[in-house]
Parts: sequence; structure tokens; C-alpha cells
Amino acid sequence: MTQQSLFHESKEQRPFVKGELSRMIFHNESEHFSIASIKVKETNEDFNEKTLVIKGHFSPLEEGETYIFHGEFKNHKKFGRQYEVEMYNRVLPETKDGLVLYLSSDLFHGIGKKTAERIVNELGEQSITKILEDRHVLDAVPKLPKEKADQLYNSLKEHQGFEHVMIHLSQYGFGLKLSQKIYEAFQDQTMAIIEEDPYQLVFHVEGFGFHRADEMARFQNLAHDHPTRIRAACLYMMQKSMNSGHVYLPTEECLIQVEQLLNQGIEQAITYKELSEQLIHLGEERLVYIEEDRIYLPSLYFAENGFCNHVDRIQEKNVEVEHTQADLMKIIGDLEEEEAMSYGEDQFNAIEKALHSKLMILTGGPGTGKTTVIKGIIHSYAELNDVSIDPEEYDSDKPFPFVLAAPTGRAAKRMTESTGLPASTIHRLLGWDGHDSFERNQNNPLEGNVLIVDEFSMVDIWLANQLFRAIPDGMQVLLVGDEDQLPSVGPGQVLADLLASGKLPSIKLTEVYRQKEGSKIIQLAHEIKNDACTMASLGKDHDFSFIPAKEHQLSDLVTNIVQKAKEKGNELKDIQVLAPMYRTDVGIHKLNESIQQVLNPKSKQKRDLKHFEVTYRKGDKVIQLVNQPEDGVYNGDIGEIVAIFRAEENIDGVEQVVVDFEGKEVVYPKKDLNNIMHAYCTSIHKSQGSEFSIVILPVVRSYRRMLRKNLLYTAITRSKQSLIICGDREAFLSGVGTTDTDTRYTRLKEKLNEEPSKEIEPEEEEQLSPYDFM
Ligand SMILES: Nc1ncnc2c1ncn2[C@@H]1O[C@H](COP(=O)(O)OP(=O)(O)OP(=O)(O)O)[C@@H](O)[C@H]1O
Repeated sequence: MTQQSLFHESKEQRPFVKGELSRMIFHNESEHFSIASIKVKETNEDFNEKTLVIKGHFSPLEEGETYIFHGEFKNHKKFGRQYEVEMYNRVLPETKDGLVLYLSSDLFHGIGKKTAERIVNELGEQSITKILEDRHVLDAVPKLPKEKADQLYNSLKEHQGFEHVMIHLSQYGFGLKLSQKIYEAFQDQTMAIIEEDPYQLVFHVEGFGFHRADEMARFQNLAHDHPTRIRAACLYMMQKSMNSGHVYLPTEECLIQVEQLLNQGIEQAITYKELSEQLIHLGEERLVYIEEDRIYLPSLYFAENGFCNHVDRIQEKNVEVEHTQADLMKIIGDLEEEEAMSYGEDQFNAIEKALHSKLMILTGGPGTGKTTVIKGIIHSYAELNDVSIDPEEYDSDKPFPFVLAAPTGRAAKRMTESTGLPASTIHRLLGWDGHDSFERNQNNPLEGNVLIVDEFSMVDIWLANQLFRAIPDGMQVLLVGDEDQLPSVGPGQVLADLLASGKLPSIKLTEVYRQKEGSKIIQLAHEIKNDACTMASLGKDHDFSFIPAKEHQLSDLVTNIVQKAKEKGNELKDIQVLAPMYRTDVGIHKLNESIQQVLNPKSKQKRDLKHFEVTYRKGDKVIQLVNQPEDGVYNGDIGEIVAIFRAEENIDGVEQVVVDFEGKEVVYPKKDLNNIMHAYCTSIHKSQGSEFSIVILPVVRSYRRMLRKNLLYTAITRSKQSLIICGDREAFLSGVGTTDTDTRYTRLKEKLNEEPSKEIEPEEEEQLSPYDFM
């Protein structure tokens, strides 16, 4: 179908405004949002003015060109009537003169008036359509060199192709953004591919799901055992397994799951043989990697192998130790005097071993002195190597020797607070571009002598590989973490596998020092860790209480405690409610709602903005849910809503929420509000890497499915000064007694002890990160 005929068809059916673009008033590149004014030529809307302001999510348009816009009129308080564009397409010139003008315009380099005339004389009024359908029609145009013909065809395709495809794609209900992604993947083949085999979208368009493609295919009567349907289902299952933390799936399990997915409600079942054939086909196409009886997504296959090889590479070079134990004892002795404390034996051993190791792991529960040891290592390294620990004395020519990083912004901030040295998130350290590439890699490695990564239990296999490939051969590395905490949200369990492999030297700190200061919280943590938690462990203390409550009382009780804590002078950011589930009657969403009603209720003085079920209000505590490096905010960062703007109050013409993240303000247009949520109560998973003065932890029977030892351990170790658990003691004790954590399929432990693999560097196109699918 041609662009013109399409236009005529849509013109009859839908409201439209046809107009010549007189001026682009505004364009925001990242939002893809434009405002422009047009001279109206024709419309079937009730509108008599000669000019009109249009706005919507589209690329900058060419001034002087005529377009057809489909959309609807909206009344803007300040600017009056405007047309909100949902779809548009350029109107092709309809007369020979118009065509000559168009083809000889600046849009087409190298085509002057004479050449344009020759083209139109040869091909007639349908010139553009003919060229787009078959570029070789240009061969018949006299005196048109092949180069120019190619250039003209490519430019035409560029200008017309997307608009043409977009109209087709709108039939499937795809918005502009998704249409753009699809067009980027297939260019002028888009319609042919979609009509022949919609499952190609699953393979080539990031984030396009199997079920959506399946719906399109049903519409087109594609066979249920079509090979690409089977392949798309396999890929979908692999992506799903990664969301559950697996690095690979055993072939057998993958086949069973795909079989269940595809054979639902189908009479003639697809056989295992057919499934296996398509799985092998996916392997040949390198859309999955098959290693013995394991199936991997490419990004995770390369991550697992790459990480092992980088561990070998970094470990290969020894640390040259020039000091004696006596030198170190002297340095530590001086430090002990300065700090008025004495290092425990295991702490001293940890410092000594770290100084001698190229790569080492330091683990231990809360209060065992991990941070104290980090400080000891930095101090001793600086003394022994005669380097300063004042970052001011360094610059880009002479990089600071100590590189400190953690997986979350809050954990990095805590590192800075405890060491007094700069620390950053791993993503920022590596110069993440927000998608799948990092500025730092083996060709542009990190600078510095010693890398210390805290909260390493939170690092997944993909990020671990990205970090390790950027570590230069000579750098010493210390990985610090608590292996009893939850594993990473992303795939793998890198810290646990590294420890289990025995590949790296490691020190486990067991003596609890904070307990000596009389902390019941720490005592409880260690009792949980050592499976020694009983009813007696839940008795009240100065920093701990367990308040029994029934489910129906829970919401009021939790809200009450938060309110009291606030009245006592605590800031909201220091009081954190943590819960394991989102959608129950006492889940995170309901608790947020109830706390908001009391702590930040509806008021004439405070603006609010409804987004689906949730009302955001000025003063609300919110949490960032995704990494947004372009704004410097990361998953897990907590902030406060400081302003809400109406659409008419800002140049973008959309409602906006402004959040202050400890001094950094980020603006969220309404459509991006999915990137945040209320944070009066957050999930325990999201709280990893953070600490709060006061933690309130509801634990009731309806959470039972989620209650596990490592989850509750992670929750209670988030509290620094006060922990209040409310709910059901039995449910709590049964939770801490449940250790059957879901097994994650990872091969890291074994691979760390195998010969190095050769396949560590993916081809360009295989560098997609798992987050693209998560
Ligand atoms: N050898 C020691 N003698 C006395 N106090 C110590 C010693 N080691 C650590 N501490 C104190 O114990 C407390 C906990 O230490 P530190 O913060 O280093 O532990 P951590 O393992 O990093 O804890 P967390 O993971 O909970 O932050 C601190 O107040 C610290 O000063």
C-alpha cells in the first residue's frame, strides 16, 4: 500500500488536520516531544482558524512541508486550543510542479531542478511511490548517475519510510516509541517481516514479548507449530528464567517449560523433538548458547566465562610485598593508638592478608568490623607505599590510588562517610551509558592501585564481569560483603559462588564488636545467622521490640509507629518500613497508602497528582526504581517530592513531578512516574545496601510464602539504632527457620576451577545487557 493511498484511506476514517509547517516552536530530544505551528490547509474537524499549534511526541518536522496530522483538540489554559498529535504523515506533492520542487529541495542533496524535472518527466506523478517500490525505476531516468540515484532513493526512504511504517503499525496499537524501535530494527523490511513472521520482533526488538507476538500471529493465522513460534517461546523462557536469578537453564527444564507454554489448549501437541530442533537452531543463530546440557542467553554466557577469565588474569600477577610483619604491626599499633582501640586478631589477619593478596574476599555479619578493616587496609597500604590518602593531592595525571565502589548510591555514600574517601556506584565508576555500554573496559581500564567493592553480595554476574574486565592487571582488589544476605536481584550469586569455589583467599570475620556496645539488633542478626533464634530472642530491649498484632491491626499499628517516631524528632528518611510483598492487604502498596494518609494527607496547601491508583503529593517520600544515569539517580535512591507542575506551567506542556534526592533534583514528566513509587514502605529486596536509623518490619502469616532466613536477616540488619518488628512471632520464627532459598542455576563455582574458556568477548551485537529484558 502506498503512502498516498494510505492517506486517503485514513483521511476518510479519522479526524485530521492538513497543514504546512510554519515553525518548530520547541523540540525536546530526550523526550522526543515537539511543539510547532502550522498553516491549516484542510481539516474535517470543527475548526476555522488559519493557524494552529500542534504538539506531541514526534521528531522535528521540516518547515515549509505539508503534513497530515491525526489527533484531538485540547484546550490549554494559557495558550488556548491546540492539536495533540497521535500520528502524522508527510503529504507527498501531488502535481508535477510540486514534485519537482520537492525533489530539488534541500532534503535531497545533489538533485537540482533539471534532474528533478527529468525524474518527474520519466516517472510521472507517482514518481515517489514508484521509486520507493523499486529503486531500479531510476535507471531509466536520463543523465542520472547511479550514485545520485542511490542517494535519492536512500533519502526518500529515510524521509518516507518511517512515516509509512508507523501508519501500518498503528493498526496493531503500537505507539510511536515502539514503532520507532521496530523500524530501527527492520527499516524498509518492517512490514514484510511483521506480516510474514511477527515472532521476529521477539528476537530483534528489545523488550518485545512473546505473548504480544503470539497475538499478532493468531490474527494472521500462523501455524501454532511454526518454527519461529517455538524459537520465540524458547527465548522468552530463557529471559523469564533470568528474571528469577538464573544464569542458565538446564536443557530439560527449558524444554519442559516451553512445552507447557506452547501446548496450552492445543490439540496437536508440539513434540520434544520439534522443540529440541528449534533450540539447536537458536544455538546456531547464536541467540542462545548451548553448553553441554545448559542453555544460556548470550549476555550471561559471556558474562560467566568472562568473569572467570578475568579472575584468572588479575590473580596471575603477584603482589610484590616489600614489608615485614613487624612493619605492619608498627603501623597498626600507631593507628590503634590514634583511634583508641585495638584490632582483633582476625581483623589484623584480614588486613595483612589483603595487603598480600591480588584479589581477596572479606566477609562477615553486621558489626564484625568490615568497615574498620577497610580503613586499616587503606591506612596501612598508604603508609607502606608512602602514598597520601588526601584526594586533593591527586589529579587526572596522577590518579588517586584507592578506588572505592558499591552497587547502590546509598551504599557508596555510606562508604564515603565511614572512610572519609570518595566512593561511587559501580555503574558510575565504569562510566555506564544507561544502556549496555561502559566507558571503562579492558581497553580503557580503571586507574588506581587498590579497588575496594563493598556490598558485593548485591553484584550480579553481568555487572561483575563488566567490573572485572575494567580492572587492570596490576590492581589489587578487595571484595567485601555479607554472604548471608539476599543474593543479587540480577542473575547469579557471585559472592556465594566465589566463596564456594575456594578460588580466592578469603577472610570471614565472626567476632561481633558492635554487640560489645550492647546492640540487641546485632545479637538477633547473629542468632538468626547461627540458627539460634528462639522466642526468647524476641524480648524487648533498648533498641528492639516485637509488637504482636493481628493482620487487620497491622496497617494502623505500623502507621502509628512511624508517626510517633516522627513526632520524636526523627526525619522521615531515617524511618523505614520494610515489607516483603507488594500486593496483599498488608502489602507495600497498602502500607504506603495508609502512612501517606496520616503523614502527608490531602491538603489545600499541597499539590498532588494522580497516576493510575496512586496519588503523589508534595512532601511524599519516594524511591527510584530504575537506574537513570543521565540524571544521576539509581535504583534504590530515596528522595522527596518537592514540587508538582501542571502542564500549562512548563515548556514541555506535560504534568511534572520534581523529586529531590539529597540535593539532586530530578524532573519526572507524568509518563515517567513509573520510575518511582512511594517509599514510606519499601521492599526488603530494594533496601539491600542501605541502612536506616529506625526500621519497622511487619511480619505476618500472609507473607509466609516469602519469609526466609536470608530475607529477614537482610531486613533486620538494615537497622542501625532501633528495630521494631510487628505482627506474628510464630510467623517470624518460622521464617528465620526456613532456609530453602530458591536454587539459582549458575556454573560459576565450577568454571572458576576449570581451564580458562576462550569465549569471553561477545560480538558487538551480542552485548545486550540482561537488563534489556528485565
Ligand atoms: N577491634 C575493635 N575494637 C573495638 N571496636 C571495634 C573493633 N572493630 C570494630 N569496632 C566497632 O564496632 C562497630 C562495627 O564495626 P564496623 O562498622 O567496622 O563493622 P561492619 O562489619 O562494617 O558493620 P556493618 O556491616 O554493620 O556496617 C563500630 O562501632 C566499630 O568502631
